[in-house]
Amino acid sequence: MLLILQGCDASVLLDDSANIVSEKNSGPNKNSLRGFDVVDEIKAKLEEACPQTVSCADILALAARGSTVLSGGPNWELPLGRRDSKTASLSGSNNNIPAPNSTIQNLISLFKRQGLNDIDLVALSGGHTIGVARCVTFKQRLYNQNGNNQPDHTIEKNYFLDLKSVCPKSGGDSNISPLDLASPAKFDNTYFKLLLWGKGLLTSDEVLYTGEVGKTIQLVKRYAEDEGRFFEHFAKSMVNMGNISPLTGFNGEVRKNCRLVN
Ligand code: HEM
Ligand SMILES: [Ca+2]
Repeated sequence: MLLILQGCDASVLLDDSANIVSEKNSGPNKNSLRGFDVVDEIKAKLEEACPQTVSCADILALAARGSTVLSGGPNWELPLGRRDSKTASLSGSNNNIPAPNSTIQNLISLFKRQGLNDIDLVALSGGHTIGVARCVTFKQRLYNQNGNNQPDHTIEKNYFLDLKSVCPKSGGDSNISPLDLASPAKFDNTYFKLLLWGKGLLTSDEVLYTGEVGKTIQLVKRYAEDEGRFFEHFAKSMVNMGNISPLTGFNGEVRKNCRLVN
């Protein structure tokens, strides 16, 4: 997953170099982020057709929209013209990305810090309608949720047994499980239906429904029964997230290679 820290400026794409300490090696990102080769391929084609015009930050925003549409989700008008950062922040990447064992209060306050509200939080969490997570990101829930060697009691019983077989108490940290077990490759609202049944994979998923914040509970229910409303809010919230402090005008640059400052 990819949240924005300095702003929507593709800082995460920079590799280690003389002046850059790469965000790719932060706790939340290491062994997790993938697809950098796809960004390289897109960038190479763009540079060939039209040098130094489309930023890496815009490529990421366009790829997020394109992959949403291709997997069955909504389309939206996407403001472009972001520029790329000349810096990265390892400490920002370590401190500002919400952890998978976040409480509902953690999630609300981290999103708020970026100017995103409860609707953005719940709608954007619906991005977990696609893809997988590693055992290490949900193991705590299965064996020791609160430091008392007990599992998270909000996990549905059969789902709990399935997860334990994928994710043993010791080892298997990189075994993967779908975030939306019903349709991991289709952009739809089954993620929210599963939350109602105690079948959310991460603590940060399930607490949207069990976390005792009225607003997020209502939103989960609403999106579970009305896919159109989820699509509408997801589209709006993706624009909101993509507008977090972008670099524009003479700030930043358009990188030639997404891995390197020019
Ligand atoms: C609400 C806070 C969020 C938390 C705590 C969170 C956490 C996570 C974690 C732990 C993983 C698995 C990473 C791994 O095992 O290496 C993941 C995967 C993923 N996340 Fe998030 N995420 C959040 C928000 C988002 C948002 C806003 C989006 C997009 C709109 C998103 C989209 C995804 C996708 C698509 C995957 C699967 C990636 C893959 O299959 O490679 N997440 N997330
Ligand atoms: Ca799905």
